[in-house]
Amino acid sequence: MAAAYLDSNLKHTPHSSAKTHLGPGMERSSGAMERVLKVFHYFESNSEPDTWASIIRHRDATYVWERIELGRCIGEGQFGEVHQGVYMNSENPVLVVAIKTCKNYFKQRQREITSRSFNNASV
Ligand SMILES: Nc1ncnc2c1ncn2[C@@H]1O[C@H](COP(=O)(O)OP(=O)(O)OP(=O)(O)O)[C@@H](O)[C@H]1O
Repeated sequence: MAAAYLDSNLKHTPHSSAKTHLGPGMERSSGAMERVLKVFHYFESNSEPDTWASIIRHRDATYVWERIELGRCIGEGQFGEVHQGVYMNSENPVLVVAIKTCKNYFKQRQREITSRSFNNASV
């Protein structure tokens, strides 16, 4: 996929007052949201070469972040899973989107937890 949108280095903290509209198969847990990397328009097929890389753009990434609900896994790419989901905004309350997530999220978390336990044990 072409350009990155949600930078994994940015701190995307779900807003505590964000409304939750969970539908079937949707989740809004901090763990799920942390591994979102990019948000795309959802397409049934990639009939055009760049179709799947059509990115949801907004001037403030956090604004987008707070309005995403992660749904079922619809595919897997080189770097991570792709989930279907919804993006809610004032113009189009329920826009179906494709959400690219980081494959190594759980491995990274496991490494962090393991090294934290190790450091604590050696104090
Ligand atoms: N915008 C989208 N709409 C619908 N399905 C998508 C979309 N983007 C990806 N998918 C699904 O996810 C799968 C993996 O897509 P992805 O683009 O991540 O794979 P990739 O070509 O290996 O890309 P990359 O090398 O960036 O990981 C696709 O085969 C498709 O089934």
